[in-house]
Amino acid sequence: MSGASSKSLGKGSSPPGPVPEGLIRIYSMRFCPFAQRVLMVLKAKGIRHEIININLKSKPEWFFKKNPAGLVPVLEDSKGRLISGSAIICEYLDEAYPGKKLFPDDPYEKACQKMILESFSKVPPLVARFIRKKEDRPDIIEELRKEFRMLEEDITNYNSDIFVGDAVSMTDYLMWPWFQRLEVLELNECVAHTPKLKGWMAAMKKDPIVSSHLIDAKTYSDFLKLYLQDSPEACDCGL
Ligand SMILES: N[C@@H](CCC(=O)N[C@@H](CSCC(=O)c1ccc([N+](=O)[O-])cc1)C(=O)NCC(=O)O)C(=O)O
Repeated sequence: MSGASSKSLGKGSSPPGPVPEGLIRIYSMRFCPFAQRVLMVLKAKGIRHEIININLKSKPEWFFKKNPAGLVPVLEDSKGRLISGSAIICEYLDEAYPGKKLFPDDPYEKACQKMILESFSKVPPLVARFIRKKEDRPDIIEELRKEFRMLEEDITNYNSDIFVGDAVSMTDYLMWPWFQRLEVLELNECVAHTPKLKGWMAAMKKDPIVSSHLIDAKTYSDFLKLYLQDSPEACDCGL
């Protein structure tokens, strides 16, 4: 039942039991970029966890008790405490667990990383619109180019070390899942005029955690097709 590649639980499934002591549980979906953020942070920090995949096109009734909004990812701990929202979960994990710190300790540097994330925040909805609205694609591509130009400018202005430092940090992990999908969605062209972002993407691909979260282009495009048709088969695509 648990594991990154396990079949999803859907409507009519029995709710999972309590989370065993010393473990945390992530409610996830194999193709979800928000959940991928959390899984990369867990791996980077070496935190023991189990994964329960949720069928987002046929959600289990009990899942709404974990998150009334019905969205993944959700974190649950052995005390039954729940956290939703991928960036909130990632920051919690960074603060609550020892080991490598992914956000900088220095408050100003942390603020700079968060300003970059704020600047990035328009990208996920644009990518979602690109996937959904075939007819508006040229306009969306132009908007994405514009967002990437602004993001590149912010990275330069905030003099952030995320793109030139030797260690991958929180901001890198939080942004990566959408940049990873650019290739599969044939949107790579959008970073052609933003050399810092382009270089960063190439550097990120060499990170062992990033490269352990590969997306097979064919499986992902099969998933998207089924997801857009609201098919209950979408989330288990390729299993
Ligand atoms: N702030 C939240 C957002 C979480 C979120 O939205 N999760 C999606 C799962 S990701 C969905 C996904 O992989 C996808 C695939 C295709 C398309 N598209 O075609 O446009 C869009 C998204 C979801 O649960 N969704 C469940 C639901 O919406 O009921 C956070 O930071 O955690």
